[in-house]
Amino acid sequence: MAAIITVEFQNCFVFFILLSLFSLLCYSLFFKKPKCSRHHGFDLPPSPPSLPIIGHFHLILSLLIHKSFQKLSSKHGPFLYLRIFNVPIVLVSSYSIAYEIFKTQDLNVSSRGLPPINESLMFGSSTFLMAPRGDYWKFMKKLTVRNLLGSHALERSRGIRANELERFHKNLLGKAMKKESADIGKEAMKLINNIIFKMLMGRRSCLEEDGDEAETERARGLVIESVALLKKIALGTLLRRPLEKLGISLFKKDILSVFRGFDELLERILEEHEEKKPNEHQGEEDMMDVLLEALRDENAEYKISRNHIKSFFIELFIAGTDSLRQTTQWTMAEIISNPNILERLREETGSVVGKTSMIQETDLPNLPYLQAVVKEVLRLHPPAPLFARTSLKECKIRGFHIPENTTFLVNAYAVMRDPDSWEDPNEFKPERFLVASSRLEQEEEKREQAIKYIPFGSGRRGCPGANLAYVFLGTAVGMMVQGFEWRIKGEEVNLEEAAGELNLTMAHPLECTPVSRKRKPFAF
Ligand code: HEM
Repeated sequence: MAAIITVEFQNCFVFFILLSLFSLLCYSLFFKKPKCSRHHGFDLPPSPPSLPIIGHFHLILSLLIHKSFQKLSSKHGPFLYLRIFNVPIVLVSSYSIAYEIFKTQDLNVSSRGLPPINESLMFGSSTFLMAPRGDYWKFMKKLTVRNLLGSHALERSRGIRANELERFHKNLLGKAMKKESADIGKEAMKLINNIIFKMLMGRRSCLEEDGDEAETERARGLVIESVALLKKIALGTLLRRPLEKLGISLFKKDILSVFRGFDELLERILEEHEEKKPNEHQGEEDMMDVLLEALRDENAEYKISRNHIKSFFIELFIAGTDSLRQTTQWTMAEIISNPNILERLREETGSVVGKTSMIQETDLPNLPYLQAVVKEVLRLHPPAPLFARTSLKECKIRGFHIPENTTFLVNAYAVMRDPDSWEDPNEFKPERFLVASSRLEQEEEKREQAIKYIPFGSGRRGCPGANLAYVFLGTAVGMMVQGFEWRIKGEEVNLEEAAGELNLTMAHPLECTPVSRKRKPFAF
């Protein structure tokens, strides 16, 4: 059996660059216009010119992949067949094709392919995020909706988020008094981390309440390290099949080192929970209690393991934290750059919430403009600009043949800036999300948006955290707008995107100084 070779990022990167240069050389010497690609006699979707050996690999080395892919599709079409070495990928960049895939092939594309490394707790064999749509995924999805992210579960955990928002507000007031600047992304990350920790593990396990700030920081550090690994994880996932045959395991060392840190932390928290006496749970069961109960239950629909619980927690942290950190930052950046929008938001919150109370989740349905601003930010700056699915079996889309095990890469960034479906697609215009007047128009608009608005993906594997994301963003942004003026350094906010990240990140973190707008503190 071939020995497993662990490849580190630097070595791997140099190797790929050399291979790309070699391929470019071959390309310039021998390249002929490709014929329309075929697979077992069937037509594949159109394919842009590729390089020998590596195929279209050089395209994913781009520093802003979603933008390079957007350019590629405006030149060659919205439905493209790419090949990374011998791994087939179908790139989808228009809403009508994305809609057709999720409508006619949702079951077939309800998996994400093999996770990069089995041994890791993070995206390994006990993964939830990358689990095939089988019994384990269905069991966990049901528990997640019922106990954590569904609308009833969110109503039950409202108090947790209100307390954390109050602490967040006090923290900003402290900064305002000291005339200290705040890194909006970092502050938002603390808030969402504390909220997710408490929703998952309950008050008693919240490390900050135990006075253990160092451990909270450690958890936050691990999330940051994991997010930095996402590009490697994506590459490892894509290339797992061909490289496994050669005994190569990409980025194993990096991934395992972060996972060990999480493992230690979660094992300690799990033990703490297990030591609790049964009557201590009553009335305030958290997600960890629910999962421990499932672990002990001999008759559970699915027999989960300790590693399943740990993987689930790690992946939820990663999925929830960075996306909300980035979106909060982009939202404040857009609001600060558009004084008219800021003014309109203040008028709306002032008339609905009043001047003395702080915004609450129950106010959100009465704040349509605030909701429209959040939606427009997610359209222009989706934190996950690309998401992937894998076909379980071969299928036909738009008359083209799609072989089994093909990765569908949906470019949500391109879909939501498609000039065929959005007017002035690159402009920040929250009004486009204000609900139309008549009921019929409302229904029509809802249907249309469900097709072309996909920051949370679509179908069965669509994001289960969307409701939490909307209430988090609505209240956090609402409070920052209501309670503070924001002073930036320099003339204007720089809205450039960071290069080399898989998530859509601001190149220059938003740093600004809060100035309190209130003489008296908010009433809670
Ligand atoms: C602005 C915030 C967020 C955005 C834009 C976002 C976006 C996404 C996207 C695009 C996907 C892939 C969907 C697909 O394949 O169709 C996804 C999956 C997922 N997200 Fe989110 N997400 C956000 C927040 C959250 C939060 C707060 C949580 C939970 C705490 C979360 C948990 C997950 C999970 C568990 C999955 C995998 C679902 C599955 O495979 O069944 N996300 N998210």
